[in-house]
Formats: sequence, C-alpha cells, structure tokens
Amino acid sequence: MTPAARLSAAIECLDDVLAGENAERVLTNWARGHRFAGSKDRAAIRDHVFDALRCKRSYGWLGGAGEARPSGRQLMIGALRAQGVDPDTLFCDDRFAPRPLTAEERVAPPALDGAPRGVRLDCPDWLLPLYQESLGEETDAALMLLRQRSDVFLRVNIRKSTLGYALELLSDDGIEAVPHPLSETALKVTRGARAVARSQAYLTGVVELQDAGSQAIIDGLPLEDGMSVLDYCAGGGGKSLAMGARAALTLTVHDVDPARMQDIAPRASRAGIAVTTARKADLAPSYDLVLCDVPCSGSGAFSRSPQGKWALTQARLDRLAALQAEILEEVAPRVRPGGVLAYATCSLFAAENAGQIAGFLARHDAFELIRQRQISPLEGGDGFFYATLRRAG
Ligand SMILES: C[S@@+](CC[C@H](N)C(=O)[O-])C[C@H]1O[C@@H](n2cnc3c(N)ncnc32)[C@H](O)[C@@H]1O
Repeated sequence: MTPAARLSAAIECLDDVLAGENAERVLTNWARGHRFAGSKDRAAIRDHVFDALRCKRSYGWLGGAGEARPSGRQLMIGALRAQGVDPDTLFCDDRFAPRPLTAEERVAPPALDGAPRGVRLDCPDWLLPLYQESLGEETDAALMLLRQRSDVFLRVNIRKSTLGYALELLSDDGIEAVPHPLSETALKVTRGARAVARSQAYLTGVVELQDAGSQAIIDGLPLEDGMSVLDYCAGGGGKSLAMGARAALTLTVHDVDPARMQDIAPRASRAGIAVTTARKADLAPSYDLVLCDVPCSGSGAFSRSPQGKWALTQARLDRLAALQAEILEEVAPRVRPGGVLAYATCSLFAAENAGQIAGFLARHDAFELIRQRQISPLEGGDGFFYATLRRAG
C-alpha cells in the first residue's frame, strides 16, 4: 500500500472508532476485510489510528475542526500538519489516496500555541484539575508524554536469567534493549520491538512484556521466600508472574472474571513459576501478602489505551472509586495479622490513589501505612500508584 492508501484506511477506521467502536476491534475487522494488506501496512495504519486517538484534540484543531468533534479525515489532515507535512502531498488524485483538500480545508488553522490548554495537551478539560491535583508543576510535561507512543519494556525473569544473558539472547533475534532505571528488572527496547513475541527470549520465558512502572510496583513489595501471596485482581497475571519471579512464593491468583486469567497457566509454565488459580470460595482464610491491582481509570496509561481518555466520565470515575473501596474491604480480612495489604492502580488521580488509602485507613485502625508512591510518566514508563499497609500483629 502507498502511504496515501494507508491514510485512507486510517481515516475509514477512525470514523468507526469516533462513532463509538473499539479501536482494536475496528483494526482487526479492517485487516480481515483487506487481506492484501501486509504486516507493515497494518502496523502503519494502527500507528496512524492510535496516534490520532492520543492527540485527538490537537489534531482536530490542526485539521480545522476547532474544538468540535473531528472526523477521521480532519484528524489525519491535522496529523500531517503536526508533523510539518503539507496535506496536499497525500490528499490527492492518486488511486486509493484520500480525495484532495477542499478550499475550506486548505485554509491554515489558528496556531496550536494559541489553542486552549486542554487542546494543546490533548486532555478533556474536566480531567485537567484532577491531573493538576496530583502532578502539580509536572502536569503539562506529564500530559505531553501521555500523548506520545509509549516505549516497549521487557521484564527480565530473574528466576531464569540475568539481564546480561537476556540482552544477548534478544540481540541474537535482532532486538536491542537497554536497562531502565525505574526497575532493576526492566529493559527498554530500542530496536526490533515488533519481533519480541517471536523471539527465543520471550518464548523461553526469559523476558515478559511489562511496563517499567508496573515492575517498579513489584520492586516495592516486601516479598520473601516462603510467603503465601494472593493476587486478588490477577487479570492476565502480569503482576503475579513478576511477584513469583522475585521470591519463592506460594502464589494464589484470583479474579472476579476467571476468563481474564486464561493465559496465566501457559505464561507461568513458560516462566517456570507455580501458581494456583482460585475462585473466591476456594481462597484460604488469610495470606502473608495480598495484592489488589484494582480496576481504575487508566489515567496513567492513556498513551497505551488512548480511547479510555475520551470515554471516561465523572460517573464512571465515581463507580470505579466505589469499586476500589469495596475491593479493599473484601481483601482486608484475608491479610493475616502482621501481614501486608498492597494496593495498586495505573491511575494518577488522588481519588483512586492516596484518597482511597486515606479512606481505608480511616475505616481500619488495625492497618498502618508502610509506604505509598506515585510513579510519574516523567520517570519513563506509564503512571502508576501503589501503597503497602501492615495489619497489626
Ligand atoms: C487492572 S486489572 C489487573 C491487571 C493485572 N493485575 C496485571 O498486572 O496484568 C484489574 C482486574 O480486577 C478484576 N476485578 C474487578 N473487580 C473485581 C473484584 N471485585 N474482585 C476481584 N477482581 C476484580 C478485573 O476483572 C480485572 O482483571
């Protein structure tokens, strides 16, 4: 496909996404209906779509939509202008290219510098004060990072490998990576990211795909050999496996939606880690450490899941905060006296983080805060928060 044909495809996909469909599903359906498109075409179209979703307000502005809801076409015109490319070079009479710009579309939009802050930072206006509350002076710099593509990070499985060995193995498959200061197990991929899932290092469980911030959370947990640990919101098991690699644990994984845990068994066997999957009724009365990596707004990870940025509402945020408090209540009795309750989100909002912990501590005299930490996108990975609390012995 030509670059212009890829733009046409991205416009088609974006119009479906803007109408409310899920971006991943739209891209998968597009690929099914266009079998002639190769992997490079699909990757380029995907990048166009996700870049435009990250930068929806600024690209819309540059595409002539002002502050109104943009079309896919306006987003792609804006994307080209943001890169300093004249849209006329790709919106042209070539076969499969998007049709040429109209006279109205060709009128240069007002400079982005003069646009409202939420447009410049690609952030819904109502979320700006929420970010400001937790990030303060760093808000604008952090939001600028959330509108860029995230880096690809690997976690070296220290149960199986050293960083040096993992780097050698990756290099054999043409993948280059460098250690990252956020976590001693983290590698940032600098070349060949798309080849990771086919690499020997990945297939033999030497590395896993995991954000560096997520790894930093596990570094902050007081894990020791012999501990019994419950991962109460295990999902696909990213944090479970990272905990299991840290220490020889008796590791139980649980999720209210068991279907979400279907990949844990094969991932665990690849990583050489034993886990037991448990329904609620099968859980032990108590554990040395219980982690709840709760559902959240994802406001620290909008660069990875940009649709969430535009779909979030105050009502949904309130429902999430209520669910987080409920989960904390559910897990508190499962922490043995003297044991640790760990709470984590990929959010940057106080109501889901420090506010949630303060509320829990006010309701539970038996718990005291050991530490809490907000991990900023300025540290290089996604934004996260975690807290550890000790139950009185
Ligand atoms: C942020 S995700 C977990 C991600 C996972 N820990 C990882 O690192 O890959 C939150 C998970 O919480 C689960 N969940 C939601 N409500 C729950 C509840 N009441 N009890 C247990 N799990 C719940 C969701 O199904 C979802 O898989």
